[in-house]
Amino acid sequence: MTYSSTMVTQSTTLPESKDPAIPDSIFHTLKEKAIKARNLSYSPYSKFRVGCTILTDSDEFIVGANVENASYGGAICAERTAIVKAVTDGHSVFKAIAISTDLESCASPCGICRQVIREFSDKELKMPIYMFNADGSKFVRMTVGELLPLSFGPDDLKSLE
Ligand SMILES: O=c1ccn([C@H]2C[C@H](O)[C@@H](CO)O2)c(=O)[nH]1
Ligand SMILES: [Zn+2]
Repeated sequence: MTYSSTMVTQSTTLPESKDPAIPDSIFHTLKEKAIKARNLSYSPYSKFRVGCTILTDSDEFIVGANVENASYGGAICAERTAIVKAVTDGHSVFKAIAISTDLESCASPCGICRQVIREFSDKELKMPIYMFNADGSKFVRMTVGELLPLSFGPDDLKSLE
């Protein structure tokens, strides 16, 4: 089998199943809001729509989508759009993040987003990231620590103090 670059191969894809680690209703909302948020994408250049939902530590849902620019390097991913919205609304610890693209397979966050997600994760880096395909029939679940091993974080800056 040939894998496309956007397919995640290191983790189990669980078709049509829920995550026992979080309540069904929360899982469902994370998924549905990430799928719906793709409609908010401004992606005339890549035509690659991404939606994201963040579950904050106070159980609020905040959504985002990718926002591109004629100067291509100015593109902001869905994950960072949602994170910036959440943080500037006063939420800086997250419980879970979900993303969804138009692909049949599950795509994973880019390197920059992994680092930014890591900043607002729990100290143990156990926060789950759910990667849904287009219709939500498949997802991959990985923790921040799994997606970004040996990461650099806020505590590393403290070692010089
Ligand atoms: O995890 C990802 C990967 C890509 N993109 C966006 C950036 C750009 O707008 C488009 C193509 O890379 O998809 C995201 O929003 N999230
Ligand atoms: Zn990104």
